[in-house]
Amino acid sequence: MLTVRGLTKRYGGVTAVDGLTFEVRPGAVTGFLGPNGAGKSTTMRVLLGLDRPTSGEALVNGRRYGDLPRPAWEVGALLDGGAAHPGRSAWAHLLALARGSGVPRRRVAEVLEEVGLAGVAGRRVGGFSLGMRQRLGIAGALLGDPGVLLFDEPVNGLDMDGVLWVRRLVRTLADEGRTVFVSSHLMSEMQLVADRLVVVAGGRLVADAPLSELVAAWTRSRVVVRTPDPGVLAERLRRDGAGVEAADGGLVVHGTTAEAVGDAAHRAGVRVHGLRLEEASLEQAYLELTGTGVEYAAGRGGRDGQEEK
Ligand SMILES: Nc1ncnc2c1ncn2[C@@H]1O[C@H](COP(=O)(O)OP(=O)(O)OP(=O)(O)O)[C@@H](O)[C@H]1O
Repeated sequence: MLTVRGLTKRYGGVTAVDGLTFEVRPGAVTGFLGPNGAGKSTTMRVLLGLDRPTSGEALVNGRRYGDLPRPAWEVGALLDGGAAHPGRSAWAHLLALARGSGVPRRRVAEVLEEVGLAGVAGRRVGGFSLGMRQRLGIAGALLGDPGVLLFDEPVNGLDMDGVLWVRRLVRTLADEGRTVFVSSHLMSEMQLVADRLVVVAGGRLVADAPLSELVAAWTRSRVVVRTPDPGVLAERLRRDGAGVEAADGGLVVHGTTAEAVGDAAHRAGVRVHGLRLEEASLEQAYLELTGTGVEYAAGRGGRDGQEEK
């Protein structure tokens, strides 16, 4: 469980995180989505005790990281896949990590197996591909078999195999009942891995909801119908409560389905020459929302309003 409450972090004149409040619960993959510079890494660093909040708090299982009695057993993180010493073997790197955090030595072989690096355990990390380094970083996060996992942009720069592997891994970890918090700047990626999304822009909260709710709220679809009798059909559709605009050779209908438009045409005795559903992408809605994230938040009462959520 992660708890972020009224978190603000300033670096000199830069406000990286601005009054952020949200919770991340176990048993699900929670996506932490926002454009570059939105404050995702900063929030994760504060959660992991690597940075101090300017105000507010960020807790792991109800405590500040520094107050956790055995942090490696409670929380693991992938922040920078390339952080291992290039001259060390994967095995030596993980053994050093295990020693530093009091994790039993046998876990090294187990996590190497788990991330698929057992066969290259003796090779120097300097010769590893980005995907292998990312796996090694994840192995480090899993060493203490923690119930909470934070992954910062884990699929960045990976090839398709690596991406698929990370997607499966985060799902498995969540299915095991762990708290899994994964950041990304890509809505398309989050759509495939997350159950819930915490969306940030400019250091502020834009949305915090199940993915399905955001899809329903943000995906705007419209039906385009071609008909030689647009006037009659438009009247029928308006009576049914749909929004209708005239378009070249037909109508654009909002707030309904293609089936409903077809049925309405049938009831009105209108000939239909073409009928198609056009869906605005979720990605587009996300870009618009985060592009104006600050104004959106301010419009709902700003920081105070968010903290009450
Ligand atoms: N140590 C630092 N010193 C000064 N400014 C910083 C520092 N760390 C982050 N920032 C600034 O804080 C803001 C948020 O950065 P952060 O890295 O948290 O965003 P992010 O959402 O993780 O984006 P990215 O995916 O690009 O890392 C940015 O404007 C960044 O330049």
